[in-house]
Amino acid sequence: MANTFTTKGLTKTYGEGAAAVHALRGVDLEIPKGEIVVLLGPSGSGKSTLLNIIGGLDRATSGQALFEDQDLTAMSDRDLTLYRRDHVGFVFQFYNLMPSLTARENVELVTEIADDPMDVATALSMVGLGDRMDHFPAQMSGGEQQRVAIARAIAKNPNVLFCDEPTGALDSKTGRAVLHVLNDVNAKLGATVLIVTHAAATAGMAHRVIHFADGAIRSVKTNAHRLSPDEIAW
Ligand SMILES: Nc1ncnc2c1ncn2[C@@H]1O[C@H](COP(=O)(O)OP(=O)(O)OP(=O)(O)O)[C@@H](O)[C@H]1O
Repeated sequence: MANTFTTKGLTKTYGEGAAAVHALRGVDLEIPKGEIVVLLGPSGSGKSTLLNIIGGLDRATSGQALFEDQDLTAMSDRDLTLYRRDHVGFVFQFYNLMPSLTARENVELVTEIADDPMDVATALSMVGLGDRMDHFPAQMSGGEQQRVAIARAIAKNPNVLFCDEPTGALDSKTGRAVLHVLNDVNAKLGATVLIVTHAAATAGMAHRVIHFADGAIRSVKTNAHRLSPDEIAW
């Protein structure tokens, strides 16, 4: 099957000389289309740096990062912006919703500029919030706010969903509900889902688990049997 992402010898160095930080030290990676991939590793091992580069938010120092057959490392800034706008959804730990807008309006921020968006009501129904569309973020729980953030990310029909600690601020019950939604998005929309997390047990629901250490991949494992979010220890 085709890969959503392929990287070859990807490096990222911040700063220069004695102060240089080698955040990525030559990463060769394949992320097949339609998989849920969980990226684990200690703080500072380079996970967010990798996510930022393949998400089109930052540039590599050397090496190649392909999205399908397009070379992100060779793209102009404008093409990277179009790549993010048309293909990529982001979900962060702290939701980043606009507090003065309702759930519906938060999702509309994306559907108004996307190329081929979903209906707003469809996106919010997919995350189980079809009946809360006119609520403001302050009227919703953390898990509900995260589900609005996921609805916003999927409403553009992205090829790939990047999730940086998506359950980091949630208790086990709401965290599991959010993982169910990510499972659904993967199964129903076919989107490749990349989750960066310190919650190692989340790896149980992945098709593929990548362990990062010191700016490089230490291991890649595929799960013969994937767990349901309900079976994950918290
Ligand atoms: N903008 C920056 N300028 C300088 N150094 C940076 C910058 N961003 C990250 N780094 C450094 O690069 C290394 C990798 O950081 P990165 O954020 O990718 O790690 P991480 O695995 O995502 O960590 P965490 O799990 O804590 O989020 C760290 O040593 C970090 O201090």
